[in-house]
Amino acid sequence: MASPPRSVPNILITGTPGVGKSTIARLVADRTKFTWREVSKLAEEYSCLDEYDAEYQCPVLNEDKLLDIMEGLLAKGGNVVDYHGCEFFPERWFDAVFVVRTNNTVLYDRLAARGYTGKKLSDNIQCEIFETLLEEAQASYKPEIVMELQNEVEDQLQQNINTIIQWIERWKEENL
Ligand SMILES: Nc1ncnc2c1ncn2[C@@H]1O[C@H](COP(=O)(O)OP(=O)(O)O)[C@@H](O)[C@H]1O
Repeated sequence: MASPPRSVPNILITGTPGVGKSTIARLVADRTKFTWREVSKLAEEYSCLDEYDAEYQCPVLNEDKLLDIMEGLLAKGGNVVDYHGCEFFPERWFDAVFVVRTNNTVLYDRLAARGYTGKKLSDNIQCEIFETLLEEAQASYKPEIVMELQNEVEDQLQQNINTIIQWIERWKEENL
């Protein structure tokens, strides 16, 4: 197998909105000194949002522009990327893909607390029930780098952070 083009890994944390991606990514970044890249924030910061999608009540992402910007940001490794999608990123960018999962009841409460209602709320719950992001990750990356993290309660949050940090340490031992 060809050795990776970086001396520290890039990690993708994906999953349905509300499962805890940002919470996990922020805490992992704090403990590892990796850079937390919130893709939704990058899209805003670098003006990669086009016209508004009325049905989904959100702006449409200019993927090509965003990918061009992220290519440079991710080149040297050491990034924790957080986004509710994963198929449009080049496979070579990531050394591990963590798919965060949350049961429907807990997810419903989190999204309702965020102000989601109607179609937006039910579509996101369905997305989790149908394992859409898990399937997307499994279809887009090698199976051995795609890992699921269950994330409903505080204990699991700490466990998930430890799992990712241990994975990073192992990667460094195996690749340096
Ligand atoms: N393991 C957990 N236990 C309890 N609450 C959590 C846990 N993980 C995340 N949360 C809470 O769930 C909500 C959604 O988390 P967030 O990280 O914003 O999700 P996402 O980035 O996937 O949209 C936040 O209020 C966060 O504090």
